[in-house]
Amino acid sequence: MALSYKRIIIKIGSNVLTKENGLPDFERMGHLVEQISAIKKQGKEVILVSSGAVASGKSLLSVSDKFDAVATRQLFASIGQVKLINKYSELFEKRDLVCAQVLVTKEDFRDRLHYLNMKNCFSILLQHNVIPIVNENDVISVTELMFTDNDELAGLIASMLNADALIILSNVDGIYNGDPKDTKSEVIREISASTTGFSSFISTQKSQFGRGGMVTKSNMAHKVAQLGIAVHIANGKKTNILIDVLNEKAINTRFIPQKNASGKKKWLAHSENYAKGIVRINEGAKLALTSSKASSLLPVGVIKIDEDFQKGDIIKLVDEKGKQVGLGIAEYSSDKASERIGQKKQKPLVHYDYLFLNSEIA
Ligand SMILES: Nc1ncnc2c1ncn2[C@@H]1O[C@H](COP(=O)(O)OP(=O)(O)O)[C@@H](O)[C@H]1O
Ligand SMILES: N[C@@H](CCC(=O)OP(=O)(O)O)C(=O)O
Repeated sequence: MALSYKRIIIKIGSNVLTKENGLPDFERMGHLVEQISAIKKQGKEVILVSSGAVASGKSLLSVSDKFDAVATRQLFASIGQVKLINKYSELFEKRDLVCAQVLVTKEDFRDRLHYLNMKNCFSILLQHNVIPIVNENDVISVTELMFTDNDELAGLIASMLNADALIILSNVDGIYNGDPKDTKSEVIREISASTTGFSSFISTQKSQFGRGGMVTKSNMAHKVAQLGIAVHIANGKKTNILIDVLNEKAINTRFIPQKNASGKKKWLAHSENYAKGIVRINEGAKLALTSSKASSLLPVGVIKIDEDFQKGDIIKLVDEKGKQVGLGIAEYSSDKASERIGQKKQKPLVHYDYLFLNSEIA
């Protein structure tokens, strides 16, 4: 039976678009574009997250290894992205489809204004039937500013756009219950919130051109599925893979989606690394926040400000023992919050709509 997803994020990994000799595989790209065009014609919305800039760049220039590795990667990515997007544009144009280039950095997910600007841009592109093609802005994102890999980026885009599904194309059929090269290993077909132990099968081994490996893929997939989005990990090197996944005819690993969370909460769920302040709350506040009744965090439940923040910053809420309870957006600065600690009848420090609790994904 065909899966009834309306909005789909498709992530194409570096190795899917790269031949063994390191050159870009434009034939594979053409076949994927053909399938995406067919999916579009079914009235679905498709957003592509495509790697391949660095690999494309390497095919254009040979650079002596006396140059700095980080700068060389910037060089390859900047020339390669032009080639990559031009090729996509040419291939989609042949099928009467228009695509757009969207280059992002981690910072764009950290700042609520950048985040909303980006979201609005996706919205107008989708309303005009354009296929957004997203990649990390590798020219700016270097070293610690980088996403772990494009799987992390694809997970963030899927949550931001409230997608129904995220399909991750790699060079394996899915997550195996052992070494993927061992013929006795099999693909785990379904992973639900209650499936445990699957991470023990995953080694840190990566494909020739991969960055994060299966570990980031599965961590991200688990989190995204818990936010209500189905995630499939499938083999992008196989003929007709996208169509077959959607028709439930392909071997792949599917992370079953759980309950749904609101857009703001989805954004917050991915924001742990972007938190600026830390607020310690008492047992009563913890109980109120984690109870079934929607509650905002009031200053009366705050014990201490561990790290300062400004209005609008993401703050980490921790319990008396320092264990994280959740993440929220500060309604006012730490200076004001300090003055109100323990006081009754004060404005909430974090409104319920801007609060994401760890227990929501436990
Ligand atoms: N249990 C496992 N099942 C499948 N693949 C695994 C597993 N453990 C490690 N891997 C490795 O993860 C690789 C895919 O991740 P990665 O190299 O990041 O690819 P991509 O470039 O597509 O993001 C596979 O090629 C495989 O070597
Ligand atoms: N942004 C980079 C790819 C980064 C990356 O993480 O790739 P992948 O291993 O496919 O998730 C590029 O376009 O070359």
